[in-house]
Amino acid sequence: MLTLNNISFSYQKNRFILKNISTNIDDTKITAIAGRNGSGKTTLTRLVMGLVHPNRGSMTLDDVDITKKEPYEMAQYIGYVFQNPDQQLFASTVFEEVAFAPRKLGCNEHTIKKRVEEALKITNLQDIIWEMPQVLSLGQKQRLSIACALAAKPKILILDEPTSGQDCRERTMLLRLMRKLNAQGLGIIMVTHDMDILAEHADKVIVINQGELAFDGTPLDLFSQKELTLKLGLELPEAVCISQELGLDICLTPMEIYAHLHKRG
Ligand SMILES: Nc1ncnc2c1ncn2[C@@H]1O[C@H](COP(=O)(O)OP(=O)(O)OP(=O)(O)O)[C@@H](O)[C@H]1O
Repeated sequence: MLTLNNISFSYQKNRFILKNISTNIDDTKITAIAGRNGSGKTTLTRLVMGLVHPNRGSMTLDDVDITKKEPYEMAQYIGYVFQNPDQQLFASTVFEEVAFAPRKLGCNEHTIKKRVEEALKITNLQDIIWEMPQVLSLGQKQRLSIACALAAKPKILILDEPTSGQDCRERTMLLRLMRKLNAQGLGIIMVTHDMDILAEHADKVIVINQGELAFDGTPLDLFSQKELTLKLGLELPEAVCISQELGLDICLTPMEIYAHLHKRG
């Protein structure tokens, strides 16, 4: 369990970007962080990664205090995949890119090779092990960034806008990968503006509004409160709108709509 206790943070003196955030994030589930542009979502994930430290409050992961931990210490607990993968790819081959974290963690060559092969297999990149990361497609780069994070064997993976800019095929592949990793026990935290993805895949949603925790619950709880959803700058997912138009109970996915209609006959 990742626990945030009353976290406040400012980049500049007296301008708090995050204010008194308290929440529990189950590291076996998929948690989405949503909110308007500039509300503080990425900053929250940067705090969890140790890239910045809170001015007030504390954070624990499985009861270990991680409030002051540095990024290199956090890498073995939490993997981070940037919105723009070019920000984190710099090696000359895919192999070397994925080997970076286990090498930094002091693994021997046999373990490094094993971890690289495992991470590339699950992300379906095993056939391009000797390619240059810079020449890959956006979707491949995104999956390579995930492979890099996985090679450090984290408990939780943070994905910042994982599907932005991707075509339909890559998007589907990435979401399937996310579900597969979660089913294998990896906790997922995703920052997303895509309410359809959030509705379909998240177990829990945290909404940040002007640096404050404005909602903490399930997607169904959130989207059942239409006024609140819109007030927080979020759109209603397609499936929610369609189910309302059809006079059904709120559905979060097209499959749920289909099941309700089938039941109704
Ligand atoms: N390095 C920084 N120095 C100063 N202010 C920053 C820095 N990074 C972000 N901010 C400010 O902090 C606030 C929150 O930014 P953050 O990137 O966390 O928001 P966000 O919710 O992730 O936004 P988006 O959805 O646009 O990615 C914004 O006002 C932003 O300008």
